[in-house]
Amino acid sequence: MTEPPQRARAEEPEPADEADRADEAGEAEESAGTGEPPAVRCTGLRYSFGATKAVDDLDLAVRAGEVFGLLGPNGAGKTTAIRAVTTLLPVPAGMIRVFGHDAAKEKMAVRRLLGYVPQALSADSGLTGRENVSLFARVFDVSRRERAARVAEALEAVALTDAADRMAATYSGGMVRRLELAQALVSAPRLLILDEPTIGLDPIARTSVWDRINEIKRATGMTVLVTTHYMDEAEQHCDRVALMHRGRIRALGTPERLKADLADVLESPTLEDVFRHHAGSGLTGSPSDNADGEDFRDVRRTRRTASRVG
Ligand SMILES: Nc1ncnc2c1ncn2[C@@H]1O[C@H](COP(=O)(O)OP(=O)(O)OP(=O)(O)O)[C@@H](O)[C@H]1O
Repeated sequence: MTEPPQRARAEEPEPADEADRADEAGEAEESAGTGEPPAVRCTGLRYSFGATKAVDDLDLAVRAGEVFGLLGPNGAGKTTAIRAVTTLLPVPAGMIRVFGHDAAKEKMAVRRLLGYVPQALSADSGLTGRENVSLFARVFDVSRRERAARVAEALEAVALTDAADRMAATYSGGMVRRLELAQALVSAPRLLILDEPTIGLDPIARTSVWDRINEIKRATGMTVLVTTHYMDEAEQHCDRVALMHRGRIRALGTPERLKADLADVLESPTLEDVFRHHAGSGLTGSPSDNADGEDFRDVRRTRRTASRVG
C-alpha cells in the first residue's frame, strides 16, 4: 500500500449533489421501489461509557439486502454501535430501528430478526460443531420439530457438514469462524451482524468465510452489517461502507464513490487513502486528530497476531 501524498490530507473531496448524498446515506431506500423500511436506521445514536463518548450522534441507514461495512480503527465505536443495534446495550427510544422496530420499545421483535457473531469467541471447544449450533437453536427458540433440520442446514451453509460431529477443539480458526456463522444463521435471521468476522485468519480462511457469507446472502437475500479493519475485504465484499472515527461517521458511500470523490486530489486512491483523508488531519486541520498515531496498517499488524481459537 503506498503512502498518500500530504496534500490529500489538506483538501476536502468535492461534495456530491444533494440527491446523491441522500442516496449514499441510505435516505432514498424507501423510494427505491420496495417500500420496505431499512434493515437498520440509527438516528442521532449516542452511547457513552462514563466520560468516553463511544458513539457520538451517529446517523446511518442500512438498506435491506445490502452488505454494509462499518470501518474504523480500534476505539472508533464500531462494536458499541453494533451492540446497541443488537439491543445488548440499552439506548433510548427513537435512536435505532431494525426493519421498522424500535430497539428500545420492541427489543424482542428486534432480537428475533437478527443473528450476531461477536468478536469474542462464541463457540464452545468442548462440544461438537453440531452441538454448538443446536445450543444456539435452543437459545433462539427454534421449534423442537424443526431444530435438527435447521441445524443441519446451517452447518451445510458454512460447509461444515463433514466436520459436524467432531469436537470444535479440533477445528482450524477458519472453521471456528464458520461454525460461529452457523450459530448465528440457525434462527434464519433477516439481518446478520458480524463483528470482525475474519480477524486473525489467514488469507485462505478469510476468503472461505466471505465465500460463505456471500453465498448465504445470495440464497436468502439477508442483510449483512459487518465491521472490519480489512480495507481490501470491504472494497471487495461491501455494497456500501461507512468510515467511523472517534464515535462519528466521517464518510459513507460505495467504495467506488468514496474513491472517486478523492480522485481530484490523489491518483488512483485506495479505500485506505479515503480513510486517511477523512480521519486524519484533513477533517479538522489538527495533526492531533490522529494523535494515537495508529492507522489501519498498525491495527492490521496487531490483529494478525491475534489468537482466535482456544
Ligand atoms: N465496556 C466499556 N467500558 C468503558 N469503555 C469502553 C467499553 N467498551 C468500549 N469502551 C470505549 O468506547 C470507545 C469505543 O470502543 P469500541 O469497542 O466501540 O470501538 P471499536 O471501533 O469497536 O474498536 P475495536 O476495533 O478495537 O473493537 C473506546 O474508547 C473504548 O475504550
